[in-house]
Amino acid sequence: MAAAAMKVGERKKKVIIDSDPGIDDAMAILVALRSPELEVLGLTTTFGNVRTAVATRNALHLLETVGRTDIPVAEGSHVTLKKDTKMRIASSCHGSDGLGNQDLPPATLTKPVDQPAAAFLVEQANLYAGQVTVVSLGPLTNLAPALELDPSFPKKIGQVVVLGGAYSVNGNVNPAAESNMFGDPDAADKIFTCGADVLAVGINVTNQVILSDADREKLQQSDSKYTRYLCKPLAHYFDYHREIYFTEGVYLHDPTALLAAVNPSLMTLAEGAVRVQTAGITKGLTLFRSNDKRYVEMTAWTGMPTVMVAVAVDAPAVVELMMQRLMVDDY
Ligand SMILES: O=c1[nH]c(=O)c2ncn([C@@H]3O[C@H](CO)[C@@H](O)[C@H]3O)c2[nH]1
Repeated sequence: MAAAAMKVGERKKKVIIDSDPGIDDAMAILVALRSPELEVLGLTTTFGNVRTAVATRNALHLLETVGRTDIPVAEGSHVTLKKDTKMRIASSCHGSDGLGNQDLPPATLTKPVDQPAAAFLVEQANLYAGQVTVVSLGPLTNLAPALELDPSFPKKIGQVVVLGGAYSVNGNVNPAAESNMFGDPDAADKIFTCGADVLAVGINVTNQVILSDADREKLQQSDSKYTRYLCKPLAHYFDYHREIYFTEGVYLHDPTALLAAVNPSLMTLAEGAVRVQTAGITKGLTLFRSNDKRYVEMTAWTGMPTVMVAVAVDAPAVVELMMQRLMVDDY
């Protein structure tokens, strides 16, 4: 199954990618830049795979490398919603620089815009009310303050596609929690319950979307500017997966979420309220309440707005689409 081709005159979907690049974040951003269905309004940065300052540096460097310095980068929060500075950084997974320990030089042409990420998100949501999709690939720390800056943000934002959560499966930080939810569970719980149109893509589906060694070989042979950029980071990501997951392939978490924004029919979705555990040994646990049972007592889910959660994915179609997009230089 491929994404439906765009028809002449059809409007591109406006997206802002909030991310912590990050190897699979970089892949997702590059796929977005190569997706004719999308107009990337900007990148906002957060912590998670790296600290926020490094995420900003990587976002600027990536855009400069592929010639897209026209896209603004707004730097996000350096602390969690609760102002915690001791956040968990997944450097074993992505390398200390987030891109496989290459220690790339900083971008020379561009710097972040003056606005912080949350203000940028609110501004764009007001400028294009109902039309902006935020693709969130890291902890949700920049989105929660947007709710305080503008209480009508949940109604003005078109959709929030969240890469995060582990629905009815173990997490990847510990058995309870997926990394982005663990990074800022307070922010995540706020976004899941704010009433915005939220589509959550968790590792219960992204762990099924695997880039094999043979796929990587094909990417390398294509030698586009996008695959050249990804070559070294991917080598690190493959090593990490071999060592940690005992697989000869890597999970395409962030590209899968990005492609859910391009073509949601790549996933099967279920609707229900999601709450995120904010403390204790299950901190970061995402719990989805499906609508197929009526609970007699009041629960923490009662009366909460519902979100859509991906429960199945057409994994081969996602891998194929991602590869198609990265292997060609430009349209
Ligand atoms: O803590 C982590 N452990 C992982 O194995 C891992 N693999 C990928 N990631 C990043 O976190 C999100 C998925 O949980 C994605 O945005 C990856 O960048 C990970 N984070």
